[in-house]
Amino acid sequence: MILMKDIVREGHPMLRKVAEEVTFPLSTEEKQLAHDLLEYLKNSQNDEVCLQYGLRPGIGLAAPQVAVSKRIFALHIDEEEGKEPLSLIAINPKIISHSVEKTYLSSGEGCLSVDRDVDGYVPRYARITIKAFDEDGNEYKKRLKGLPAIAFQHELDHLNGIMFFDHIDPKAPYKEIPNSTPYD
Ligand SMILES: OCN(O)CCCc1ccccc1
Ligand code: NI
Repeated sequence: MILMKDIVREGHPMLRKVAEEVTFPLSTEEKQLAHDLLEYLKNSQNDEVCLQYGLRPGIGLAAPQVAVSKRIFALHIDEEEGKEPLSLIAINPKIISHSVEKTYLSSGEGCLSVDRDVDGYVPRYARITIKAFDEDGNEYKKRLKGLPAIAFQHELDHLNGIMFFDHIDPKAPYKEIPNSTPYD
C-alpha cells in the first residue's frame, strides 16, 4: 500500500516533469500502480486506516506523486448529499471540451505533495468533458462539474508538471477570477 513516505514533496524534480503516455496492454506493474493510487484514496478517507497509517486524506493522487512519470491518476470522491460520487482510474486522460465559466474552491486548494498552506483562489473550468482509458484500455468519456471537475484538473496538472499554486498570483492571491462562480 502507498504510505506518506512514498509521496514525493515539493522540490522533487518528478513533480515538474511532463509524464509519458502509457501504451496498452498495461504491464502488471502499471496495473498495480493504478490500483495502489485508488486504494490510497480509499484508505485515506477511512478514519481508522487513515489514523493507523498516518495518512493525509486526499480525493485524487497522480503517478508522478509517487515518483512514476506516467499519465495515470485516480480520483475517489464519496457521495456528498445530492452530488455524484466518483471513483475512477484515468489513463492518458484529456480534457476534450470545457465551459467558458470558471470555478474555484473558496477555501483554496492543497496538495499531498505540498507540506504548507498556500492561500489563494485556483481558477478551474466549471464544467469539463474528459476522455481517458481504464486499466483494460477501454476509452471512456465523462462530463464533470463541481468538485470532480476541480479534482480532475488538479490531477491532470500533475501529469504536466504543474502545481496548484502555479495558478495563484502571490501578489493578488484572492484577485477576482473573471466569469467565475465559487464552488461550495
Ligand atoms: O494531487 C492530489 N492531491 O495532492 C490531493 C488533493 C487533491 C485536490 C484536488 C482538488 C482540490 C484540492 C485538492
Ligand atoms: Ni496534488
